[in-house]
Amino acid sequence: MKSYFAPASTGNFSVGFDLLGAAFEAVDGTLLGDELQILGEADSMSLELAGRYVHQLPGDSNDNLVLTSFYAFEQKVGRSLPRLNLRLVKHLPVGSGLGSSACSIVVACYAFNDYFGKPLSERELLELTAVCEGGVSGGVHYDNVAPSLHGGLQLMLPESPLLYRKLPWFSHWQVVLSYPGTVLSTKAARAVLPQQLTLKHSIQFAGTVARFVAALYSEDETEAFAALKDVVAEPARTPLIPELPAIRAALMAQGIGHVGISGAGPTLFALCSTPEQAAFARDYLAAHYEKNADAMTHICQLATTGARAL
Ligand SMILES: Nc1ncnc2c1ncn2[C@@H]1O[C@H](COP(=O)(O)OP(=O)(O)OP(=O)(O)O)[C@@H](O)[C@H]1O
Ligand SMILES: N[C@@H](CCO)C(=O)O
Repeated sequence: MKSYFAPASTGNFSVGFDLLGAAFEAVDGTLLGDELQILGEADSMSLELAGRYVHQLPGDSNDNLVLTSFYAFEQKVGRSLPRLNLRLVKHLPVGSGLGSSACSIVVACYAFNDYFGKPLSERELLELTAVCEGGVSGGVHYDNVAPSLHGGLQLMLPESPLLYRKLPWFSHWQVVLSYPGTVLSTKAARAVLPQQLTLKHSIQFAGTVARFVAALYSEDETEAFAALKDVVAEPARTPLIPELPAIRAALMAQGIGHVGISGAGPTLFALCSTPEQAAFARDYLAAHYEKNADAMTHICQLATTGARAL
């Protein structure tokens, strides 16, 4: 048996709609990501399901992204591949803003590529995961698949042959991720977005993302926090997450640098400079944002490694 893992990710990172994304791991060792096991070869494909969030997956395994990713992988490779017995351990909630669909797609495509002797280049693998993700989320975007595949904080470069670049990160930063236990589909959260930005908004968007990236390279933490504003998605999505303004006010009153929507939501993230702030944010979010038994809140650090064999 071979086992593979890919980490959770926060798309947008507030300031970079569809252009920035970061992979995270829980500091207490809880597995925040999906695991795929290749149990062996068989006459036809089969998929067993397990894990905390297995009940949120489609009832029919044929609709599972792991299997659709297999057929997309086979098509991209361009030859018929042996069928596999697979087991997905679903540690990430679906429709959560934690890059759950991207995570399953990434762990699956990474695993197939590794198992079959790397027929796809790194670039082809990333492109395949983005196309698979675009099929479920209502638009091709790389800001979950790139960090889940490669780890770190990633800036997408759609106009460049590089496709993405890993950005610097403050090593003392911790991020508290809080999932309330309710589902918000990425498709639905993309449907409310403005179809056009005014000139003023376009300049603001370019200005804030450039300011954030420049601050990271300049190691200027104050500037980095000041730049973290979402002028594209948050205004349209706040009605879907009405708790955000009050939670942000409460956490920022404690000196916490930023609170934003993780990906398309409903998960929120709090960016903290000290372990004390992170502990406060965790306790506050667990008490004020968790809504049911599916909810979870974790203190996280940047996951510097992405998809991998376990
Ligand atoms: N293995 C899988 N993991 C997650 N979603 C899956 C999987 N297989 C099928 N799906 C379906 O894909 C869709 C994923 O929805 P969506 O993209 O909104 O979730 P998400 O990835 O958690 O969101 P986000 O990108 O905001 O984190 C759902 O309809 C879900 O049923
Ligand atoms: N950039 C995507 C991320 C989805 O997790 C969005 O905000 O729709």
